[in-house]
Amino acid sequence: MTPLLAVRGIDKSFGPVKVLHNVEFSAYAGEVTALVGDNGAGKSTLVKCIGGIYPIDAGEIAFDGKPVHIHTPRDAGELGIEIVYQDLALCDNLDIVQNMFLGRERRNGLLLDEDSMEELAEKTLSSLSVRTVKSIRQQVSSLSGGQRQTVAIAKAVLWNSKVVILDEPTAALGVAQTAQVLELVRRLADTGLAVVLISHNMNDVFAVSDRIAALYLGRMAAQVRTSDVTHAQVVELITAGRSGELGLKNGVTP
Ligand SMILES: Nc1ncnc2c1ncn2[C@@H]1O[C@H](COP(=O)(O)OP(=O)(O)OP(=O)(O)O)[C@@H](O)[C@H]1O
Repeated sequence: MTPLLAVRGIDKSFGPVKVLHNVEFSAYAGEVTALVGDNGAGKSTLVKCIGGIYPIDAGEIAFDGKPVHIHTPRDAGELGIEIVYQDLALCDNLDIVQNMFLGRERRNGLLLDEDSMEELAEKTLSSLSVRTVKSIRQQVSSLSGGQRQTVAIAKAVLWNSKVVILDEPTAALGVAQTAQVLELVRRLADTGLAVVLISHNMNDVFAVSDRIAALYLGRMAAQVRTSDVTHAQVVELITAGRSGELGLKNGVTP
């Protein structure tokens, strides 16, 4: 199967410090790929390279099998790559519709086309089976952490995105809200998107991912199918960069 997004041989340094070393990483349509690694392993840096925030020093990114050049977040957006960052970048003083269309408002002549934005926001939320918000005209400040995460994810998929990268979407959530967001993550993949889930939480990773990519000190230690590994092996990959029992071939389960 050709990956929708394939990163090959990426190097990235900040001044004299090399943070990513020859990193390979793939994400597949219809699947959740968990990107795991200890603090400072390079997960955010890799994602920011894919999202056009940091230029890469070497290597290439292929989208749908073709090499692409991503120099800005706009380039990434045009390909259909959306990143939902941990801070979510939602405006508290605006309502759900306003947040979902922020910076990309629909207009009808000089006026904002509120009806069509409302309709599309509603359609997107219901296509994701999001029923937790009372009204899409509710201010984001009145939403719970899980609902905010949901809105941020819906905002990312509103733009015909094909790859959605979620940075620790459950980090600040309680048990019930975590379950809700994980369900949404699964549904995104089931609709055909390639979903990348950055997570430190092994339970989340095993609950929802099809594949796991483990970064260790800026190198890709392994990319494996979730069904081929145990919690303990993944912890070993995260903390030691290898797992003796896996029998990996160039970091990939044969
Ligand atoms: N803008 C920057 N300038 C210099 N060094 C940076 C910069 N951004 C990240 N780094 C360094 O790169 C390394 C990888 O950081 P990164 O944030 O990508 O890791 P991470 O895996 O996302 O960690 P965490 O789980 O803590 O978010 C760290 O050593 C960090 O200090």
